Amino acid sequence: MPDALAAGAALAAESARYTGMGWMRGTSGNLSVTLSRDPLRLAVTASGLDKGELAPTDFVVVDGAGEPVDEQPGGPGLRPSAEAGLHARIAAVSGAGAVVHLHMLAPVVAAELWPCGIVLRDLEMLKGFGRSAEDDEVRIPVVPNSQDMRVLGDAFERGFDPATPALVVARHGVYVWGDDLMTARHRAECLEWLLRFATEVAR
Ligand SMILES: CSCCC(=O)C(=O)COP(=O)(O)O
Ligand SMILES: [Zn+2]
Repeated sequence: MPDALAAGAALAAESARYTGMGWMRGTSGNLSVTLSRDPLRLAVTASGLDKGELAPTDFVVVDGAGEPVDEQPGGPGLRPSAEAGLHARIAAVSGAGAVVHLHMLAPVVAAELWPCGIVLRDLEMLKGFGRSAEDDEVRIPVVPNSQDMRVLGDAFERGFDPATPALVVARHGVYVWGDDLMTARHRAECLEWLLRFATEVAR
C-alpha cells in the first residue's frame, strides 16, 4: 500500500491528466487511493479545488465512512471530497486500491438512454475494461443521483457485481476502480470509448 504522501503526489498527477482529457471540468471529479484496509483509510482529493492544479498535499485521509481522521499528513484546513463516503464504500465492498470519479459525458448520456443499466457486448475494448470480449454481456449499473453518500452507497451495493468495476450515477458522472490508479485509468479510458460507441450507435 502506498504511504499517504506518495499517494497525494499520485492523486495530483492523475487529476492533472484527467483534467487535460476534459473529464474533470471546473472543480468536478475526485480520486482516492486505499492506504490501509484494517482499519480502512483512504487518501482522497480535497473538495472544491481545481483538480488540474492540485498540490501533492491537496488530499485528506478519511475513514470507512468518508470522514477525516484526526491526524492529516497534508496539514489541517482541507475538506475531503463531498463524495468521499462513496469512495470509501466502493473501496470497502470491491477491495479496490484506487477509485476514480469523473464527469465524462458519455456515461451520463448512456444513463439517460438506459436508466436500468447499460448493456455492452461483443466489443474488443471490453478487454481493457477488465472483461473478456467473449463475455455474454456486461451490464454497467446505473443509480439515481443523490447528495447523500449513504443513499448512493446502498444503491451501489445492491447492484454490485465483482466482475464489473464501474458505476454510473445518472445526471452526474461515473466511478471506476481497480487495484491502483493506473488500472483504474485504463479501465476508465476504455469504458469511455465503450459508452461513446454505444450512444453513437443508438442515435
Ligand atoms: C461541478 S462539481 C460538483 C461536485 C461534484 O460532483 C464533484 O465531483 C466534485 O466534488 P468535490 O467535493 O470532490 O470537489
Ligand atoms: Zn461528481
